[in-house]
Amino acid sequence: MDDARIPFQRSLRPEEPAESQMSWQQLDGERLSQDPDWPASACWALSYVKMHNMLLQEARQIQSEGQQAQEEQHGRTGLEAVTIASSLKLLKNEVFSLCPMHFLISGIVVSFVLTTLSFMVPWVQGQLVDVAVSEAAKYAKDGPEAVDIGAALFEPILLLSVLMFSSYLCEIMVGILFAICGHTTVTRLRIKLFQNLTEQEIAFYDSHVSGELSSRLINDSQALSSLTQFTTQTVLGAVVKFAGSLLAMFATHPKLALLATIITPINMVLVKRTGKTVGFYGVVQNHAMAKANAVAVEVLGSVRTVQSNVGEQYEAEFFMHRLNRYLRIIKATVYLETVLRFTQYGLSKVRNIVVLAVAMNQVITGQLTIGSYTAFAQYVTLYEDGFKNLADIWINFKQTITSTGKFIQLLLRQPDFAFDQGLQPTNCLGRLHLKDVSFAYASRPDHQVLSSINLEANPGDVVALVGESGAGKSTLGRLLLRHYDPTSGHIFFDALDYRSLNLRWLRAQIGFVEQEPVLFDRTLEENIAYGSAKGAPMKDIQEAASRANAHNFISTLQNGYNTHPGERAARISGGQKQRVAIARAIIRNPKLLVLDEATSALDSENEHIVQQALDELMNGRTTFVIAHRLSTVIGATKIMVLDKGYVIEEGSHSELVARENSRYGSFMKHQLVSPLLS
Ligand SMILES: Nc1ncnc2c1ncn2[C@@H]1O[C@H](COP(=O)(O)OP(=O)(O)OP(=O)(O)O)[C@@H](O)[C@H]1O
Repeated sequence: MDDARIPFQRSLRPEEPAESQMSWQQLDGERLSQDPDWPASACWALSYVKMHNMLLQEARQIQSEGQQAQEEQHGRTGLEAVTIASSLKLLKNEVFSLCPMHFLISGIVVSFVLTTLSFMVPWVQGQLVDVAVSEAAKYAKDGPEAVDIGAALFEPILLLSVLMFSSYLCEIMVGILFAICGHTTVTRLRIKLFQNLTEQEIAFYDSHVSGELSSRLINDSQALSSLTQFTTQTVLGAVVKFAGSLLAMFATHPKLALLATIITPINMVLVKRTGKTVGFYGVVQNHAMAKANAVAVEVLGSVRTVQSNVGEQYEAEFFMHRLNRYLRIIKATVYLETVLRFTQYGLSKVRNIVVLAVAMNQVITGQLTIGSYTAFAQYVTLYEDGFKNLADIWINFKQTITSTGKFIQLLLRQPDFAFDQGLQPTNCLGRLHLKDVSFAYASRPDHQVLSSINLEANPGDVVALVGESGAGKSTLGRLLLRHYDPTSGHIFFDALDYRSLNLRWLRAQIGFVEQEPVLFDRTLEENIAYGSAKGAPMKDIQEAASRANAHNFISTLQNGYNTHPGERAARISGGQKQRVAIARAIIRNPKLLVLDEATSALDSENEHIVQQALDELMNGRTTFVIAHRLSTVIGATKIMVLDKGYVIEEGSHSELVARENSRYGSFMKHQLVSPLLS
């Protein structure tokens, strides 16, 4: 459903307390009945049918959108829509290859033993009943002296006890072994997906929200865990139980066996249909959870903005709306599964009565012993158990495979840029050459952001890029970091084409300092060492911090280098954050520096301190500065003025100001009024 259909969007007024706006009752019930998708009908069945149709439609839409997006954006091979066949292949190649094999094999062996034991128990019980019946007849005829009850019962009871105790132990072991299998597999799957997500090209993140991806990572994979755990644990036992008990029933009494299995085809049709429908529900369910998670992650990550704009109640309702969709789908699934269970339960009760009546007739006419009937009745229970397990596995399998399609696609997605291929030159000078570089973002292919950019820069050169907002300055910086490839033209690094170089190697040669640098909520020591691929000793970290003018302020913090700066470095100032980011760039000793408006957000005192740190960093390297303050570009070797993606002027500061009517000159005049160009 479209967000535009939120019935209560912005309905809250800040002065009204939250309690007067929504209660748990509303959250859970009233809101649903007010929702046009869940009419307040007296007949829940009608509401359910409406809901069912809506969910099927939505599931198909989500699936076709996913498929279309894949085909359009990537044209990748091997990423066709997830079918049962491709999913089975995935299960085989990915999921089961991640299973701890020794636990899996032990589990299979123990569950085989368990199944064998479960067949022996009814047989021994039947024997015991027949012994008891025959001893009872002797007792009635010849009196107590003719019967040694203890001797007659000892052997079968001992055997039964051993069998029962062994199956009890096996059951416990099977549970533990398969639980370990399931949890280990899902943990490995999550790690694999996480790694795969971190390696996707930046363009992928232009069209995916991080909250949605984290939901796929955590919630969708949970379903695969229960699938591996549940399926491996029960599938073997269920097949053996189902087939074995069928054989045993027919061997004991073919006519009764036929009667007992007469409802099986109806049950099979019911299970098949339910499995398919629950699968579609699962698609919408995971999608709804991902959307709800996206709201939670975004809002909690921007809670300062939310509170500054008095948006708490609105966000709570927005989240409630998204989560309620999830709840409704769960309810629809529960309704459907309940209908299935009731139908199956009812049919089996009728069948049991008919079988009992016919069996008693056979006992009376001497065609069946009571012992054989006891065994037969237990085989019917085993058969039912086996069928129920197989049905549950099928429904679970269909639901998981259909609903985790997105997870599977993400897991198998190959990034556009391979990380581990390409050249890794041993010597790197840092010479940069851009030849006729043009670029448009994939999401807006008709909007040319950069056009025919040419540039040559050598170590020690500082190239400054100036231009109005939206001119394409940051985009050029992103091309230098190889977040995107030019749509035409080439970038050469030490005369080697960017595309031919190993991506990890290339990025290790580049230091990047952003306007709003991101620090992780790990210690400052770890944040600085983050720039060094192999980790760095404390001595180097402190030296980098000193050169970045960060050591003094870090030393005054209570925990020094062990200080956690908080999420988004909220516990330190903007200038301090910049200096830690510069230290992080210094420690990697980059050959090429990309500075994106690194000082523009700072006051003049902080700017001075950070600029000193930057001068230290730029020394002897090829530097590319995206600048808004002209003070930072005056000393540049070359200044390029960008306008709508074209370089309209280039030269040194003195050359450009000397030109008549130059755009740079007008920027300079403008800056007398405002310190910022854009
Ligand atoms: N990820 C993206 N997807 C699509 N278009 C984008 C993307 N990022 C930027 N753009 C567009 O590309 C153009 C250039 O943006 P860019 O951020 O490079 O400009 P800029 O010169 O750095 O601007 P500013 O000085 O305001 O940061 C703008 O029209 C912008 O809307």
